[in-house]
Amino acid sequence: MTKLELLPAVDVRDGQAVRLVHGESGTETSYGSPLEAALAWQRAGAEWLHLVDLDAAFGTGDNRELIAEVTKAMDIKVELSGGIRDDASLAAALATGCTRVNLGTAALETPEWVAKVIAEHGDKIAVGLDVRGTTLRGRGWTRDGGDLYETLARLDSEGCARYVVTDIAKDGTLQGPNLDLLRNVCARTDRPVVASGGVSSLDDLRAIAGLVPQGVEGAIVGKALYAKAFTLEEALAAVS
Ligand SMILES: O=C(O)c1ccccc1N[C@@H]1O[C@H](COP(=O)(O)O)[C@@H](O)[C@H]1O
Repeated sequence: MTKLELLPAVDVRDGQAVRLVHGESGTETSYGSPLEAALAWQRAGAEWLHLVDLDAAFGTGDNRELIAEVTKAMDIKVELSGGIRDDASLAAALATGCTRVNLGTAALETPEWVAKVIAEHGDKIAVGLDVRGTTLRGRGWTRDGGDLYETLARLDSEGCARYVVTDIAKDGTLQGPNLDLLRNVCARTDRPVVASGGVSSLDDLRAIAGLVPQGVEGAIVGKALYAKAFTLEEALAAVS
């Protein structure tokens, strides 16, 4: 059986690796140097890094140079997120050598542009479906952006290669993933899904791995690793 990919997360705010609760600005816990965190996940055996520019996502500036430095230092695949909303920010993101980018707000606010870049860049583009219930949220998860399943159908029809599905209510809470949401999304698309939000234990990862046959390809792990609920080595062994 295909194994679940694990994507340890490094979210960057004001030059520091941080974790948020429910993605809310002001709830940051700081974990120091983003480069050191990323190198630690790479040394532990990660095949992917999920790297987020939170300032760009919130519209409070950006960490573009640092994000490029971290991406270039990696020998592993990198998924870049946060503030990629137009030609300039997409070009800067792709120029880092990342494996793919993850678009959030743009998919809600500038759908024509997103359709264009999906057509141009294929599987280098993923779309982040960040939801409260079944309502999408953009602009640092502060604004409603439409219905999850209507947007999913539109993006599918435009050829979107992959979705990163985040339950905002679970994100950063260590309360376990929303397996029903993942099942429901997988039932409505044949594209691979990366699960995000709530992972708290190796059993959570095993539960997500149980959805690989339905279309879940990977899981982003953040707070649980930083809080040392388990090690990345243990997580990789649990899903291999
Ligand atoms: O990852 C987070 O904790 C997070 C919190 C608040 C906003 C965004 C967050 N993360 C990533 O940013 C993209 C969205 O960025 P944008 O809307 O394209 O600028 C989202 O998909 C998450 O991957």
